[in-house]
Amino acid sequence: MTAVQTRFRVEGMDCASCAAKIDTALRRLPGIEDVAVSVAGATMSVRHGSEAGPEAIARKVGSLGYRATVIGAAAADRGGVAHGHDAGHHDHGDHTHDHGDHEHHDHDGHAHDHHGHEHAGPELHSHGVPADGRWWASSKGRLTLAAGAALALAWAVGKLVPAVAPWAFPIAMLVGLVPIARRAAMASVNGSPFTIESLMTVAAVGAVVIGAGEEAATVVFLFLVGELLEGVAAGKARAGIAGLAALVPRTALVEADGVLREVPAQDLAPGAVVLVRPGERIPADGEVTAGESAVDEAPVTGESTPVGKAPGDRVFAGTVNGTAALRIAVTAAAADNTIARVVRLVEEAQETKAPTERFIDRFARFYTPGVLAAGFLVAVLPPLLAGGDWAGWIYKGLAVLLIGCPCALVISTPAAIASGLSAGARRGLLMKGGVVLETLARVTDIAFDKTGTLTAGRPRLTGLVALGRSETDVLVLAAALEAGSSHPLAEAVLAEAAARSLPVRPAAEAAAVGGKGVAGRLDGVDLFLGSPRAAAERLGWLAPPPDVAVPLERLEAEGNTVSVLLADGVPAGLIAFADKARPDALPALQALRRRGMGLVMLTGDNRRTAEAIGRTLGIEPRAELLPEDKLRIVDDLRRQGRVVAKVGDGINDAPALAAADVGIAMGGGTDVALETADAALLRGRIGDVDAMLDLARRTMANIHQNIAIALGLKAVFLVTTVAGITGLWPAILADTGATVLVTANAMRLLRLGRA
Ligand SMILES: Nc1ncnc2c1ncn2[C@@H]1O[C@H](COP(=O)(O)OP(=O)(O)OP(=O)(O)O)[C@@H](O)[C@H]1O
Ligand SMILES: [Zn+2]
Repeated sequence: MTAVQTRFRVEGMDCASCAAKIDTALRRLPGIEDVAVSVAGATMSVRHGSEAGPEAIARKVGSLGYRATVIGAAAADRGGVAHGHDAGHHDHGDHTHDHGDHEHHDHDGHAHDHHGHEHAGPELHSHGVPADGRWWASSKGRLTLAAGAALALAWAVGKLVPAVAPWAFPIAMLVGLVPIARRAAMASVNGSPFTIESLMTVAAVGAVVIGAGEEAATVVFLFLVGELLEGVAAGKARAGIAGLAALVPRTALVEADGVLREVPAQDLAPGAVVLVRPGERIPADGEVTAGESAVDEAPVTGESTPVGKAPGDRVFAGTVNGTAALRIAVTAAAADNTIARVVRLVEEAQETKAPTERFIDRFARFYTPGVLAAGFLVAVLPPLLAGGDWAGWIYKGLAVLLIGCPCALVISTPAAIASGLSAGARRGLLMKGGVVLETLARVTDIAFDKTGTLTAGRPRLTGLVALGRSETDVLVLAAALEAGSSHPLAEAVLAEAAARSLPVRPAAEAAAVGGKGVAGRLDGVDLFLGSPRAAAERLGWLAPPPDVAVPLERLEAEGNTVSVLLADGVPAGLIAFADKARPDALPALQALRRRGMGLVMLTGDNRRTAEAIGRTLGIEPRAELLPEDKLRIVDDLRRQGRVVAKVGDGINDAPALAAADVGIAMGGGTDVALETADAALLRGRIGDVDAMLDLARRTMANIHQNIAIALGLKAVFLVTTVAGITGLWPAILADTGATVLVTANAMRLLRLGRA
C-alpha cells in the first residue's frame, strides 16, 4: 500500500519544543515518511505506510505526554475538495499533502474501525487546549499554579522556621520538576536527549546540589510560567481561526413538503432547502432560491459591508442575514463549506515550516548540547586548570545552562508566523504557510491577470455586427455556443439573448478552446466564436478581409474586446464586449509601484484594448496571450532572478499561478479557487495585494526582532555571568524574560488582524 496522510489533533502541546520532540520520536517509527506538526494549530499531519497505523502513532505521541486523536473526516473530504478544482491543481514541492481519493477512504474507514466514533469537520475545532482565558483549566495551568503555591509555601515556612528552609525549597521544586524531568526522560528514550527539559532538569538538580534550593524552585516555576505563556499565545492565534468555524450555527430550519423542521447543521445535505430568518446566521453554503436581503459576509471574507443577495446568488455558511428572510438551497455539506475549508487551510498552513523555522530547528539541535557542554566546561575547567573555587564556578556553570535555554529562540519564528497567518486570515488574506509568507516578503514583480482581476470581470455586450445574416441569427448562434460555457464573455452573450427574449438551444459538442474561444455544432453547422487572432488562424488568413477588418478595428479602437463568429468557416458576425476597470485598481497599483514592485498585466485580449487599459492603470500590458504564454512570461521573469507573484482568479490562469513563486487567487465574493493557489484574497480587493505584502514584511521583521531579542539577551547575560557581574537570579529572569518578550512581540501582529 502506498503512503497515506492522516491528520491528528494534538492536545497538551503548548510549547514550541514539543513539536520537535514529537517530530523526532515519530520519525523513528518504521513506516513514517513525513511529519508536520503545528503548535499553533494544535494539529499534525503524518504521512505513513501501512506498517505504522494511526493508533500506533497516537500511542507514541501519548507516551511523550500528549494526546493525539485522528481528524478522520477532514482527511477524507480534503480529497473531495481538491478534486473539485482539478484543472488548477498544482504542487509546489513544499506541500507534501496527499490528495489520492481512495487512499483517504481507505484510511478513513481504518480510523473509524478503531475509534468507533465519528468525527465531523468543523465541530472538532472546539476540542484542544483551552484557547484563551481558561488557561488555569489546562493541565499545564494547574501544574504551574501548584508549583507557584509550593514555592510560596516554602518561602513562608522558611521565614517562620529558618531551620527547614534548606528542605522546603527543594521539595517545592520537585512539584514542578518531576513532570518536567519525566518529559525529558521520555524524550531521551525517543531520540531527543538534548531538550529544553533535560537542560532545565540538570540545572535545577545542580542548583539544589550546590545549596541554591530557592533559585532552583524559582527557575522551575518560571520555566512553567514561560511555557504557559507560549501556550496562551498559540491559543490566541488558534482561537482567531477556529472561532470562525464556531460561527456556523448548530441547527438549521429545513423546509420539506411545506413543513419546517429543525435539524443539526452538520447533517444538511446538498439540495436541502433551508429558511434563514432576518438576523440569523446562514447555516450552510448555498444558493438563494427566494427572498432578497443584505448579508454581512465579514466572517468569511473579512469585508463587513453588507452584500445584496437575490435568487441565484451564492451565500456562505457563518455569514449573517440582514433584513429579510431568505430561502437557500444547500450546495455543500458542512465539512466542505467555505468557512471549513478556510479553517482547514490555515491550520494546514501552520503545519508547514518556514525556511527560517527549519534553520532555527536545525540550529537548536546543535545549540542545546552545545550549551550543556559550555555549562560543564565553565563549571570544571577554571577550578581544574587555574585552581578556581569549585562552588563559585559550578554556580556560574549552572547560570550558563539557564541562560542558554533556547525557549525564546525556538518560538521566535513559529510564534510570529502563527500570528501573521492568523491576523491575515481574519482580514481575508489567506497565506498557506510560512514558506508563502517568507516568499511574499521577497517579491519583486507582480503579474496581474486582466479579466476579473484588474477589471470587474462582468463584461457587457456593447456591439453586434452581422455579416450576411440577421443580428438575431448571430446572437442565437453565439448563445448556442455559450450555453455551456462559464467564461465571463459567455455570460454577457447569454444576458443579451435573454434581454431580447431569444430562445437558447445549446450547441452539440460544445467545447472551450483555451484562451481562444468556443466551438460546437448547431443544425449541422460548424460554429466557432473566439478571438480575431484565433479566427484568422482557423481560416488561414494573413489579414482579415475588409468586411471584417473595418468594423473590427473600429470596435477595438473604442476599447472593446471583440470575438468573431464563424459558421462553416465563414465569418458570420462580430460581437463586442466592454468590461470596466475595477475602481480600486488604480490606487492599488500606485501603492505597489511606490513599494518598488515591477508590474505587468497579462491578457488574452487584443492589443488595442489591453493598451487602453494599461494606459489608464499605468501598467505594462502584454496582450493576445495564450495560457502557456502567460506561464512563459512568469518563467522568464523568474529566470532573470526576479521573485514573481501572480494575481489572478485561479481558474483561467492556473498554470501561470502555479509557475509563479507565489500564486495569489483573488475572488470577488468567495468563489475564489482557494485550493489552487498559494495565497488568496477573499475580499476581492486589489488593494489587498499590497496589504498582504505589507503583512508578510511585518511578520518577517517581527521574526528578525525576535531572534535578536532572544540571542541578544542571552549574549549579554552570558558575558556578565562568566565575568562574575551577575549571578543565577538575573540569568533566570533573562530566560523567562526573553520568552515573554518574544511572545508579546509576536502577538503584536495579531492586532493587525483587527483592521
Ligand atoms: N467563451 C468565449 N466566448 C467568446 N470569446 C471567447 C471565449 N473564450 C475566449 N474568447 C476569446 O478569446 C480571447 C482570450 O480569451 P481568454 O479566456 O484567454 O481571455 P480572458 O481570460 O477573458 O482574459 P484575460 O486573459 O485578460 O484574463 C478573448 O478576448 C475572446 O476574444
Ligand atoms: Zn527556557
